Amino acid sequence: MRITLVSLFPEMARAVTDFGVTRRAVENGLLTLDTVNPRDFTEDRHRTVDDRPFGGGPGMVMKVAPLEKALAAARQGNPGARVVYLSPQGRPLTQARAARLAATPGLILLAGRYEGVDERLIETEVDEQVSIGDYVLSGGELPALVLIDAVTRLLPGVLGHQDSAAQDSFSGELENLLDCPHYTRPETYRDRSVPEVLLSGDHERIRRWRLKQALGRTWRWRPELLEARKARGLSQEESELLDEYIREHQA
Ligand SMILES: CN1CCN(C(=O)c2nonc2N)CC1
Repeated sequence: MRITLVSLFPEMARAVTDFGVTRRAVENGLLTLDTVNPRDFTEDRHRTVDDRPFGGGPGMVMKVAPLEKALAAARQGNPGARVVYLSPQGRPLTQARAARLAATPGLILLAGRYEGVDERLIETEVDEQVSIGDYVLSGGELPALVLIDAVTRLLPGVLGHQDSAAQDSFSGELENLLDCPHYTRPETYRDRSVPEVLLSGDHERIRRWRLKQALGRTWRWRPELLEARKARGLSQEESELLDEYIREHQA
């Protein structure tokens, strides 16, 4: 998959290309991440990309012309790509949305700075807006990097069988549930032992325990996610495991 990051700070892409799972995806040719800097498409000697907002008020607004030219260059290198603008006005990034974006042939991620980009650029060039949460950041680069990470993990071949995305929170059997607890050696740490079931070697018992923990933790800490999952219907097993957890943890 080819992703093009349009940003005034293209070096920030190193957070994806130089570390971990996403670095391996790039090395294995599963992900290509290009960058385009709107400042390279300015025509004045100050390489101006922003200007004061019409109507007054604080801050600056990114000018249309450099962005339009940068996006044209991005499209040339990533034909047919979907243009996504990272913004608090966007629809929330969810696992389902990441999966849908992972299925597109390519993405062009527009990372704004200052107060944002001229609305006319959004109207004429942007296919969809995505938000990573209801808070205000200094720019769209970190949201873009979050999106790239979430999408890349879902590309075929990126995750080995041992850390399959299907066992992540919000995926597969644990779809839209919080993750179960994880443990590794030593078996006892400061008198706290690993749950016996995880040492049993009984994979069916372990699967049920993990599903029960995921359901129960979602009930405790993100009830709205559980309600959404219930609306899609819990299996008989899931209902029984959740009831068991609630009985064990009711105050
Ligand atoms: C102009 N710039 C303002 C700050 N910004 C965000 O706060 C943001 N983006 O995606 N989710 C978010 N939250 C990106 C765009």
